[in-house]
Amino acid sequence: MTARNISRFWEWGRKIICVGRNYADHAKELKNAIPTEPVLFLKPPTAYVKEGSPILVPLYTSNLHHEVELGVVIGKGGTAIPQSAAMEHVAGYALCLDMTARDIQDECKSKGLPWTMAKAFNTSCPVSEFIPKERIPDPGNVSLWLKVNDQLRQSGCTSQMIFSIPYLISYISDFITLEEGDLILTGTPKGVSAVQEHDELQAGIEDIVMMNFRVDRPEQ
Ligand SMILES: O=C([O-])CC(=O)C(=O)O
Ligand SMILES: [Mg+2]
Repeated sequence: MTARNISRFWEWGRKIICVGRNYADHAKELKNAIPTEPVLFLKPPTAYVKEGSPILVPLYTSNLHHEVELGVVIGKGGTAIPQSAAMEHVAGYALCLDMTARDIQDECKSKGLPWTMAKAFNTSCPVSEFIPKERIPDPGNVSLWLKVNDQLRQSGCTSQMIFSIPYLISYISDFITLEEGDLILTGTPKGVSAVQEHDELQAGIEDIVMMNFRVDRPEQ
């Protein structure tokens, strides 16, 4: 058997842990309170989609939103990782979209139900190529952007995060053991908006990485 390569982490079947409301400007645009502790939810590894394949709009939503986010790829697992050692557990990064069925999420929120149908469906986690750790020396200060059909919709900087990457790694690992190949989505800045079938999404991290996805409807 050939050794697994972390640069293809999305094939490993590991978990995707997502942080919500980690940017005050996005919490505000959805009229959510600024959190005092990280808001967490999960996506299954079946949510991954890579460039070349489309983002599929679930048939049950009429308001699918993009959320551009910095993803942190875990290289060394651990439980109860102290903040001071957190970055030693990072193998690299990926640019990610946390695709969200906003109408379903709103319904779940109002009923006090979990967000699974809104966040964890097939193709809800488009990811870029793997970015080795050395290429982003300061992950707490990089700019992310997203365009829909060439129009800029999101533009933010990871310096605006409420909870830092070391804090998140430490916080999460206190109760969910992190494993090599896990991905942490660190939350989205403001500017989320709806996408439609045939839209072209383009997103990037400065001049470090860029990715393109088309939106489509699943075959019925
Ligand atoms: O759906 C939301 O607003 C929460 C979330 O994922 C984020 O802030 O990135
Ligand atoms: Mg998100």
